[in-house]
Amino acid sequence: MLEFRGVRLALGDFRLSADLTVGTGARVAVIGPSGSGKSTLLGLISGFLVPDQGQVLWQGRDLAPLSPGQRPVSVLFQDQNLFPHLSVGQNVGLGLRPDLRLSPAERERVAGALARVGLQDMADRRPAQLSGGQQSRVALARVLLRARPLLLLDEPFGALGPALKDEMLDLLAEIAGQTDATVLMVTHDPDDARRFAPETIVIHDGRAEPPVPTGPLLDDPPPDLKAYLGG
Ligand SMILES: Nc1ncnc2c1ncn2[C@@H]1O[C@H](COP(=O)(O)OP(=O)(O)OP(=O)(O)O)[C@@H](O)[C@H]1O
Repeated sequence: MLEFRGVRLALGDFRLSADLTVGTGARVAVIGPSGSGKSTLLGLISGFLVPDQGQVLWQGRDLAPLSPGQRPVSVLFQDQNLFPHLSVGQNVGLGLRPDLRLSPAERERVAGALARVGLQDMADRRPAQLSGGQQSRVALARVLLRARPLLLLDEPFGALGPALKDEMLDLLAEIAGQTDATVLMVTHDPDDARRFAPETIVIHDGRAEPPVPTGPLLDDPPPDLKAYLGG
């Protein structure tokens, strides 16, 4: 279980508070207006932001003493965090060893992850030689290999067209299921939330609300959310 216990953070004039829990293995969308604090909430989990008060706990353990690299967390951003000068295989291999000194067994695992996302023939290409959808697959292969218990996504597929985005969300759901990951995904698109996330955290007025079932929330949104969704 992921728990925000009395978390308070101020960034300039901006304030965010969060008291909520997310069950292990849950898939949760994070939605709210621009500037409401969605990325901030993820930053508190990944450790790039530190709460002024309160604690973020994973499986009952306060994450505060752990640096971002030590946390049980993978993060995926819209730009897919691919290194342009490394090959596809090397980009995926970084998920196992940042120094890329991979053993033969680790190389096998990289090949297996690339095959899993349908890129077995592209290991030697550079990211720039791939389509947007293929680049997303490389990023997913790395996530698959890292197999960290918490997966945070910040509008990961925002640059893709609708059909490709749906395909990626389904692949992501499969991978999350396989690795038993707990997933939080920031999105501006309610259809993404419906497709991928049984539960949703709404952030508004400086507060991250506990997750609620996505379908009923979007079918009958509270006034703030309705205004934001344009309904
Ligand atoms: N270092 C900082 N100093 C002051 N204010 C900050 C800082 N970082 C972020 N903010 C403010 O915190 C608020 C929340 O930002 P955040 O990026 O979490 O919003 P968001 O909901 O992810 O927005 P978007 O949907 O536009 O990506 C914003 O109002 C932003 O301007």
